[in-house]
Amino acid sequence: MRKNTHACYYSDYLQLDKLLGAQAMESEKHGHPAHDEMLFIVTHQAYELWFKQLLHELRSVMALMGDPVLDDRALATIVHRLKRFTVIQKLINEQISVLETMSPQDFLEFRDYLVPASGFQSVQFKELEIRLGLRRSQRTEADRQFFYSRLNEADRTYLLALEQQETLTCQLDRWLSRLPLLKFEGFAFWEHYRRGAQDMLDSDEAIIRQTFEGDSLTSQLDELDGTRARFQALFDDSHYQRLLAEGQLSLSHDAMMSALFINLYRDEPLFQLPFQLLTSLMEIDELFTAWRYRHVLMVQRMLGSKIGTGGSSGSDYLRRNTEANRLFRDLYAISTYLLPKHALPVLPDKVKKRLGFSLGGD
Ligand code: HEM
Ligand SMILES: N[C@@H](CC(=O)c1ccccc1NC=O)C(=O)O
Repeated sequence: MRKNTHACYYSDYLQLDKLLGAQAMESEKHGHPAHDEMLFIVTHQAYELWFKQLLHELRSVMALMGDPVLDDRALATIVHRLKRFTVIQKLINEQISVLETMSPQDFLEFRDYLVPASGFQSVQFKELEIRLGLRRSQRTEADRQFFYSRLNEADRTYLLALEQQETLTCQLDRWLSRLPLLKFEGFAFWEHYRRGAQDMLDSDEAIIRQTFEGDSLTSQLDELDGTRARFQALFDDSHYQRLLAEGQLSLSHDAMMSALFINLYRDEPLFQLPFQLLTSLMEIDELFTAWRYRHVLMVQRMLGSKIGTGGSSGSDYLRRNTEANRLFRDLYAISTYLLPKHALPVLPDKVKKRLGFSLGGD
């Protein structure tokens, strides 16, 4: 590091003149200052600053994930930064409580001045969605329309270009697909696993038959058939491809099998970091979804069934987006395919050795 030659001063370093001079209240401009508009502006600005930090972490993670040979040190950095990402998410989810100290009536003191601005013009929020892997085809019709009609030309062009770039979900798929986990010479892992799965489903069926009768029995057995079919897709590529085409899954078949393998044998030393990576991504999705739900509840409290300043139906629109805009759905699907540890095929010593560390020597 080069020696510091000029005295660094707190407010210059943080450019506080710009930061603290950027709270211009619309209500004041209109000659009717509304006390709570300051809270509204500061809360949104704090969100945008944290979005900036989240994007900083995400871009750096994606620069590392894009490497065709990802070594364990890079993986450790990725996991560390994604962990930080989730801690920030928890913090900003809690910020909603602060804004909720504004009463719905006090909001009305300045709300009309904001039309037609709205949160869906937050480019950083959309950028996070897109980079993480939210596809345009997945968005609700209304979300898709507003995306194009409510943004200015520069923002729209920026986000459209971003949609053409690689996403974290694509990178995850490529990384999982190239892991050499599925090829063990002389060890038919998936054959063993398939038998284990069969035994588990047969045992589930026996329990259902013992416990239920009549219509309940029929509907429980139907549900179980659905689960059997989902297992079938794991072993039958054309079935799997059909689910992909229908949009029920988005991870490629190889990637799904690797992710499953990591989850099944997450105690193996070599899988510690890959397992943490998959877990962090699920947590990111959960925390995003939790924010969306909190936001919907706040919107209901503030607006009842009024339409939004941006022209959407308000809380109904946001509730629909909450379920549509899930990010790593397939990682949750893995839980369908988990078997208890005792039912798993025992890995041959040769494979176990490859998956272990040998700090204590061989
Ligand atoms: C009084 C508090 C708030 C109310 C009543 C509110 C209301 C709304 C409404 C009604 C929408 C739908 C678009 C529209 O028609 O206007 C929306 C979208 C959105 N708001 Fe808020 N909002 C509030 C606070 C916040 C805060 C603090 C943030 C943080 C950045 C935020 C971020 C967003 C985002 C990102 C969207 C787009 C979501 C999507 O399209 O899926 N909102 N908000
Ligand atoms: N859409 C909100 C207004 C609102 O919350 C808002 C307005 C301008 C800039 C950001 C906003 N925050 C989130 O949507 C409403 O309909 O009341």
